[in-house]
Amino acid sequence: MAFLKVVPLEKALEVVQSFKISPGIEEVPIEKGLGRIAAEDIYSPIDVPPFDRATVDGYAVRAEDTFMASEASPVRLKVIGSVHAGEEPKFKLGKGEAAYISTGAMLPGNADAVIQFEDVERVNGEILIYKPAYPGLGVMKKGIDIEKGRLLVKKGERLGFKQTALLSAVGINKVKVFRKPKVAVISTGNEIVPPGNELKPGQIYDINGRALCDAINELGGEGIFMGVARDDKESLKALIEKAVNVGDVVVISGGASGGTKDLTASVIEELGEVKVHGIAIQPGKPTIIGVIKGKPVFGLPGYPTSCLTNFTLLVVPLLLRALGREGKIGKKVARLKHKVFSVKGRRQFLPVKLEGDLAVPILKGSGAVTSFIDADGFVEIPETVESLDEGEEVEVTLFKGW
Ligand SMILES: Nc1nc2c(c(=O)[nH]1)N[C@H]1C(S)=C(S)[C@@H](COP(=O)(O)OP(=O)(O)OC[C@H]3O[C@@H](n4cnc5c(N)ncnc54)[C@H](O)[C@@H]3O)O[C@H]1N2
Ligand code: MOO
Repeated sequence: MAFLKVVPLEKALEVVQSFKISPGIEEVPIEKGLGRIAAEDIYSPIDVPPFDRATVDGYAVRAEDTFMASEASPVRLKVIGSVHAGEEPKFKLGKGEAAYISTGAMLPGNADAVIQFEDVERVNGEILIYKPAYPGLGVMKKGIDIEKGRLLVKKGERLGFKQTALLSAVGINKVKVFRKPKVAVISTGNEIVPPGNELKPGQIYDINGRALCDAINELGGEGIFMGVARDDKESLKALIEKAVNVGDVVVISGGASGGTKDLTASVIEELGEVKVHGIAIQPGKPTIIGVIKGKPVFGLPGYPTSCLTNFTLLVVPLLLRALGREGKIGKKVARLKHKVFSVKGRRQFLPVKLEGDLAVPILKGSGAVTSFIDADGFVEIPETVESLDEGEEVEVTLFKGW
């Protein structure tokens, strides 16, 4: 392994592409389905509504019986029964007949319209109709909402409340979903303290641990926080070994560079193999991609924005693939609010905030977590470009849309 032998991003992505993780499929009850990723196309097994039903409280009629109705000469129909919601009508309408019907009830045979009760006059066992009805009036036709065979959820689609509502509408209460890829997350550094503890001089709170776990959870995986490793080989080695047993993938933040306390690469090499150490991008140059016991291991830089940007570039595509999801990456064309400079020889991912059609560069640096949090996306500046001018048209890759 060569420490910090920088490779182009494409080479790093090739290595990621060569990883195979397939967590498999499981069936879960629908109440456990929210946020999960569908493992198959789901089609409607029934029509919704499953029968022609009344959309108003009133009278079911044969529309043709009412065609001659007028204010001056109302049509008279005999009320032969009633149907309430949940009942199956046991009769059919004959010529000149009507039936009382409730909203949501099934139309009796031969009925093709429902006139709301406000529009008729009931006189003993009959109704008087003053205006013609037309077929379909006051009726929700069988299958008009969802027809049998309609594709409800696509394989790879995330189940939100709209999807679970659709599945409920057609009576589905179990769903096949991809198992969550387990990602074991480690933070490193003597200065890193879990939130909730008091900070001593020189210490900072762990941002990456929570951020990575929840980014993984949001994607549909399972982020498992393993803890903070101290800057000593034994502590890091023990935690990485544990992480490899727990996760399908391991993500470590910090200690990725080549400093005396930056141990991640040498520990990965001891336990397995480092495939990449150093990518020609900014931020995120000191990034490691390795394999231990056949499992992908990522060593991301400690700087939160570098860490999260490289997570987006390298780990997200792997997890999306494991979940059978297509990465729908949104793009937007904008104009740069002001001139920016870039590092020659490194492809820069410049975080920007969108203000209408303007892309406002965020220049706090990759050590600031808010460079990532405040950004709507990034502008990719090629290795050969040293600056972009104010007003220049740029393509912004949006962070949302995973
Ligand atoms: N001589 C060089 N020094 C550095 C270089 C270099 O090329 N030569 N690269 C710089 C760049 S760029 C980056 S990015 C960082 C990344 O280095 P490491 O991955 O080794 O990260 P650390 O040194 O462990 O930490 C960097 C920074 O981030 C803070 N940090 C670490 N973990 C967390 C966490 N979980 N939550 C919040 N903040 C965290 C840490 O305290 C440091 O301030 O190296 C530069 N140096
Ligand atoms: O590579 Mo560092 O990640 O430039 O900020």
